[in-house]
Amino acid sequence: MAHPIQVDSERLAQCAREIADAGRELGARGWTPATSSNFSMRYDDAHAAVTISGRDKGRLGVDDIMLVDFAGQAVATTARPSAETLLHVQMYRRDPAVGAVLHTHSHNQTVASRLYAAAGVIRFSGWELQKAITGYVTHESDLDLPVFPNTQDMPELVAQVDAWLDAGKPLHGYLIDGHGIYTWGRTMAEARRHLEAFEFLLAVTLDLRRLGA
Ligand SMILES: CSCCC(=O)C(=O)COP(=O)(O)O
Ligand SMILES: [Zn+2]
Repeated sequence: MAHPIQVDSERLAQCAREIADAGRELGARGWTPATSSNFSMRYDDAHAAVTISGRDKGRLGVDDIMLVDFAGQAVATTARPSAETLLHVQMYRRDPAVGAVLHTHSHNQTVASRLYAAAGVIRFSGWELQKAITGYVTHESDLDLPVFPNTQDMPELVAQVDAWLDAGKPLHGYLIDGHGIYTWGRTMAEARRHLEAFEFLLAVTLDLRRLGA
C-alpha cells in the first residue's frame, strides 16, 4: 500500500495551473479533440500531478488535476486518473530529470502514426527544427520517433517503451499507432517545445509524402 503523504496544496495548484495553461494552448490548436490527451507534471520524487480521466483537456481547471504515486495510484482523492497514467509515471520513474509529460492526439500525429506503424519508426534527418529537441545541436543528425502498436493494455505499452530504452536507444517521444504522441521535458516549457517540434516535423514529413517526394 502507498504511504499517505501530506499534500502541499499550493504545490499541487501550481502544477495544476501549468497543466491547465498547456491544455488551453494545445486545445486551441486542435490537438486535444473530444476529451483526448493527458498531461502531467512531477510533483516530487515519488508523485505526479496528472489530468483526471475524461475531462476536456482544452478547458481544464485546477480541479481537473489530481495526484498519483509512481505506481499510478490515486493519492488523497477518489478521482480516477488518466487511463494512460502508467505511461506518464514510467517517464518520471526512469528519468529523475523529467518534469513534465504531454500526450496529444493531433491530426498529423494520428495520420503519421498509421502511415509509419509498419516501419515502427520515423527517422527525421536534416531538418533545422530537430535542434528544438534538447541535445540535438545540428540538423546533421538523425532523430528517431518510434511508433508502437496501440493497445488498451497499459503495462504492455509500458513494456514496449521500456524495451526501446533498455536497448540504449535515444527516446524523446513516441507515437502510438492510430492514437497520438507522447513527449516530455525537464520543464513544462521544454515538453511543450518538444511537442511543437515533433508536430512540425510530422507535418512537413506528411506534406512531402502528399507531394510524392
Ligand atoms: C476519447 S480519447 C480515448 C482515451 C485517450 O486516448 C486519451 O488520451 C484520454 O484519456 P484520459 O483517460 O486521459 O482522459
Ligand atoms: Zn490518448
